[in-house]
Amino acid sequence: MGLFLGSAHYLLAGVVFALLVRALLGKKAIRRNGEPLRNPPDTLPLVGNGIQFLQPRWNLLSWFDKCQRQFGYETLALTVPTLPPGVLIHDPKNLDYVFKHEGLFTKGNFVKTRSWDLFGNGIINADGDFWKLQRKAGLSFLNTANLRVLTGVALPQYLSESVKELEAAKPDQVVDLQDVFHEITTKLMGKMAYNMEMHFSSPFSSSFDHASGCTAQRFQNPLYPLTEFFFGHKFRQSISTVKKFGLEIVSRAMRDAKSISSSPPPSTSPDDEKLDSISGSLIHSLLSAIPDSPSTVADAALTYLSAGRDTTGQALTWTFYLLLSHPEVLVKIRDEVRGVLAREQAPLDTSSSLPFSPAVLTPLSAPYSLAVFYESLRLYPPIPFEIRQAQAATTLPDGTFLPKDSVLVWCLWAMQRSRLTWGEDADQFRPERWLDENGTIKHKGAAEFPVFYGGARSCLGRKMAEGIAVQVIPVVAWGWEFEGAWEGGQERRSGDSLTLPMEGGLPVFVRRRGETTGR
Ligand code: HEM
Repeated sequence: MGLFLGSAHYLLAGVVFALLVRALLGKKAIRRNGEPLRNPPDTLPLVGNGIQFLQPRWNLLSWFDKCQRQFGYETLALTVPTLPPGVLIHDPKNLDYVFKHEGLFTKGNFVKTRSWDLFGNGIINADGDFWKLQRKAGLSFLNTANLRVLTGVALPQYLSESVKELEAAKPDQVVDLQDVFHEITTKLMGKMAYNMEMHFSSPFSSSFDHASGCTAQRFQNPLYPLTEFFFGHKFRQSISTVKKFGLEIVSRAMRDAKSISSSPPPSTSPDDEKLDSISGSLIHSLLSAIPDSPSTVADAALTYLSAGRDTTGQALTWTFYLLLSHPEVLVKIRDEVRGVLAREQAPLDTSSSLPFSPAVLTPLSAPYSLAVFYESLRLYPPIPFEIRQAQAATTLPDGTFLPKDSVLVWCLWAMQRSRLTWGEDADQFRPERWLDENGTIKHKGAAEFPVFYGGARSCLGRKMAEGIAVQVIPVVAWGWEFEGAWEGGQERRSGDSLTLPMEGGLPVFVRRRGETTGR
């Protein structure tokens, strides 16, 4: 169900809600140095910025960007009937303060009530002991030894299976690259985290996507309990499919644990043995950390799945979208591959679906490819904006006073396009900005490049995502040529979702490159 801009009932309810909240919190207003904050562009009397929040998310992202372009680092008042009084921050100093005071700025009831049905007690929603237990389980899943199996065994195997679809494509056949990338990340997470063979095209995935879209709309529609009561049948069905799947992961893991202790698995090839030895490591850590609550373990497992699979698959999709219009970057990626293969004395393999063994590609050996990934994450952050709620009154470094319960919003989409932070060419896709004169990666702090969040709750899977990207991007860029296959050539957009999936996927025509095959 869409969001209807002209829906008078939304607006009316929004106005009433805004007035009530203001009446309750008005006494302790948000101020900077005693003065009220300026309003963002297009602010209206009574409804404030509510109209922007009712629009499809793609338009909302553009509006956030407009705010940043007009006001630079200035913190602005945000008045949205669906939100308690709040601010829109742009200044990295303020964001740094948020990251350093994780206990003060939490998701709060506002976010949790909206994402509860989908994520329950999963790590994204959890605080306190539940969060610590899940974070610990995640850290042990993402340890160095497991990451080595990921890049040395699991990823080459799944990458090789997935590129067969590219290999088999006829010249006039359309391939959806987003599906190809999602299939790789789904298989990886399924096997390594849960010891399950999972595919992107399963009913679980479409249910999860639908539930994620509806959950995202809850942040914009103040009447969601009412509209879902009447029109939420599909949403409820999707949630039920997703939850059932979560419990299936848990009961499978419990069965696995029993069968492994009674009879060890038959020995296979050394690579399979390595992969089998770590498979299911996340779900087993979660089960031993939270032995009494299968439903919490299921929530945790689903949250990890979404955090790891969707973000990385989507980031790769936007990367290739950018590469389609930047052939000069493709040339440099291929130059880098040539250099790595020569240094490692790794041969081209014309007999298999993979043009060479991807295990030689690491963030250290392929810094240009990593820079391409970062540059794509800068322009298309998989989690494009964040909301936190102040748990006590506080003052931001720029002097903005926030009463308890104020909402803080920052839009990565806008901040990562700021000319103040990224220079005059901030809108351009230029991977070189990430490299120093020796071709080594220049790191940016989390407050300026918050794509993996920052502080105590920063992304646990950053290394995993980077390890995947520096293999997938060069292998696919080396092996195949692509051409966009969508009508009209307009920009691709993301639909309503908690992350940034490309609406309609990334349809392309594919051709194997001559350099790979010797043809
Ligand atoms: C390009 C890929 C990725 C991006 C851009 C990304 C981004 C983020 C962001 C912004 C957050 C904070 C979300 C919030 O609390 O609102 C986060 C948290 C998290 N991410 Fe990632 N992520 C990526 C890949 C991964 C992967 C591969 C995993 C592996 C399983 C993962 C696991 C997690 C977990 C467990 C958290 C929650 C951390 C906590 O609350 O302590 N992420 N990620």
